[in-house]
Amino acid sequence: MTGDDRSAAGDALALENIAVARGGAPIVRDVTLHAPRGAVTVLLGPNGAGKTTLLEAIAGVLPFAAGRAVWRDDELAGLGRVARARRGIALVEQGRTVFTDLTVAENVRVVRRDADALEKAVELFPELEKRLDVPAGLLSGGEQQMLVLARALATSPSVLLIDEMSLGLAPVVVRRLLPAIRGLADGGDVAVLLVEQFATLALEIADGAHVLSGGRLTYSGPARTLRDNPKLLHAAYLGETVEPVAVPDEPAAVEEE
Ligand SMILES: Nc1ncnc2c1ncn2[C@@H]1O[C@H](COP(=O)(O)OP(=O)(O)OP(=O)(O)O)[C@@H](O)[C@H]1O
Repeated sequence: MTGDDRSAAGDALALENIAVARGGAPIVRDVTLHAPRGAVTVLLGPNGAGKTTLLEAIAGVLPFAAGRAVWRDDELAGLGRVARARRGIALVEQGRTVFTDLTVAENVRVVRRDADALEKAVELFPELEKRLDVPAGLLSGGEQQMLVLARALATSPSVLLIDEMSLGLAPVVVRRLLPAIRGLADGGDVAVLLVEQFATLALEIADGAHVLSGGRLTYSGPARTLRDNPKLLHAAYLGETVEPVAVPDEPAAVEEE
């Protein structure tokens, strides 16, 4: 089943013509996108484009100014932040927010007491296993981000909104984290909407991609198209509306008789 089919079946977070304002100023305009369950949908764009603003509105931190957002049978506008969290909509906010004085295990247990929450965390990131009794403040930046993701996972999310988890991390660490996100989506239960500054790395693991520039979507389509055509990605970042058609990098070779 393609992402589009899943969306049509209602198995996607669906945003239709969403607008979001901050302090009365319009920041996000007319955003229509579907983030299917079992897929990674990446949201790219330059600084200040409105990516965080959009994720915060989906999570209920900010209200929608216009449009519809639907997850399963629920119109999100009618639900507060807590009600959305209860329905499995989880926001992993920018910046690593672990309880530095608590151990790794305690950080997970604060979210969920059952043993399998810790098991799942270690399954996702085996490197945490040796660190379970270490205060989280002593972990490296990359390990802290693993813990942040493990904690989000412990809430059994159905929609995972991840905002720039790679902030301040080296690309080599991001290369370790992104496949774990892919693995989560492959489990089939979670719709992942990922905001990421390492566009090229994110496009490697994403199914669908959207570029937000100046608060509007300038590209919506397969991640592969942007991965294969950096010029399209660049144009979309600069605010040019780009169609999701595959453009070959090289002209097709003409067969000689
Ligand atoms: N608390 C706030 N109050 C008013 N305006 C804000 C606030 N936070 C952000 N903005 C403005 O909203 C716009 C969009 O910001 P947002 O953080 O959503 O963009 P972004 O695409 O996530 O950028 P970045 O990649 O830098 O995090 C920017 O012009 C920013 O200055």
